[in-house]
Amino acid sequence: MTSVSTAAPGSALDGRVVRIGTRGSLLARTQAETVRSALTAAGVTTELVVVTTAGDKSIAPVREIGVGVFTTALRDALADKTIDVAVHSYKDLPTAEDSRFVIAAIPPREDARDALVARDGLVLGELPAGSTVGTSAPRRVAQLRALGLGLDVRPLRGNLDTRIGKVASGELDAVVVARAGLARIGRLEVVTEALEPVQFLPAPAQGALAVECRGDDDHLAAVIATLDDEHSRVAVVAERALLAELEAGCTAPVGATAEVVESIDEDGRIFDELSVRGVAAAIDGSDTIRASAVGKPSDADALGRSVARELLDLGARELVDVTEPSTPNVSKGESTDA
Ligand SMILES: NCc1[nH]cc(CCC(=O)O)c1CC(=O)O
Repeated sequence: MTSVSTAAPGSALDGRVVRIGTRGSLLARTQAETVRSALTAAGVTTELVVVTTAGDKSIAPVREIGVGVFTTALRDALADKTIDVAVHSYKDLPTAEDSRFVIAAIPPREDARDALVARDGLVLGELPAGSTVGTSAPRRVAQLRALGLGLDVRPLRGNLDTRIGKVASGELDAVVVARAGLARIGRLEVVTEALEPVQFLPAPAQGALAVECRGDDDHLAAVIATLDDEHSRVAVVAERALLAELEAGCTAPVGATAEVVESIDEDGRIFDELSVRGVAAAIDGSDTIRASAVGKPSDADALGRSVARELLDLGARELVDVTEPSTPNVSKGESTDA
């Protein structure tokens, strides 16, 4: 009988207990659990460690708390070795890279679209003028106003359950949240419309997770890398490059979505193409600038940047740089606790 090695990838970690850090919200813990089960399946022993971030402690607008409100405390815990892995919602990570860490995996992404959760099963086009729609993310505020439906956009923070609860309670007519978040916590039934990118673009990297570890933790990084999904990574790279080229953060009224799609050449051969779309919108809804491109998945970063440069050529700079601290309705930041 020949012996076949069945060693799981995680056996390289030799009995080490890997501590997975997560925020305490239901969504964050659910996301961390999916990473945990994947690592368990790879033969790794893990435990979850809940880390409280600035964004969890304060209900102040994200603009006031600052960049990295949901991620800095996790990164600090990673750096001081309280945890070994941090699971982030990718869109919450600042665009500046942190050389202490590596994003060892981007697991298969959820549907990136935003979702409308409205009273009485209504879709956007059915909401009468004057309807109240809760969201604080400038990107969502701007795109909602740009629809010209006369919606009354109201500031909104709190975890997903709290936010969708304001529709159930009748406090708001609707809210806009990430569909991925609802999918992960098993609440997709409340979605009344998935907002199509043709009229409403999601945040760059929305629906994707970043599984991060210390840059020198090679064995662990190699095991985590088995969770990586190539198409998800390529799309996220393009979207984040677009955002970086605009010198905008997760706080700017900028949306982007990228997707690997199958194409067919003249000889009938199927190949992968990367499609990238971006938008910059004025906070007051008076202007939206869109651009798009298709190219090779291997050029994801350059493609994202070229779409950003086209947006800039079309005048996106002044829309992206807008700060409007005098308007209580508007906060800089996705401003949405998960
Ligand atoms: N802190 C905001 C945040 N970060 C990640 C998600 C949802 C999940 C995702 O986009 O991956 C949300 C909530 C929302 O945008 O409604």
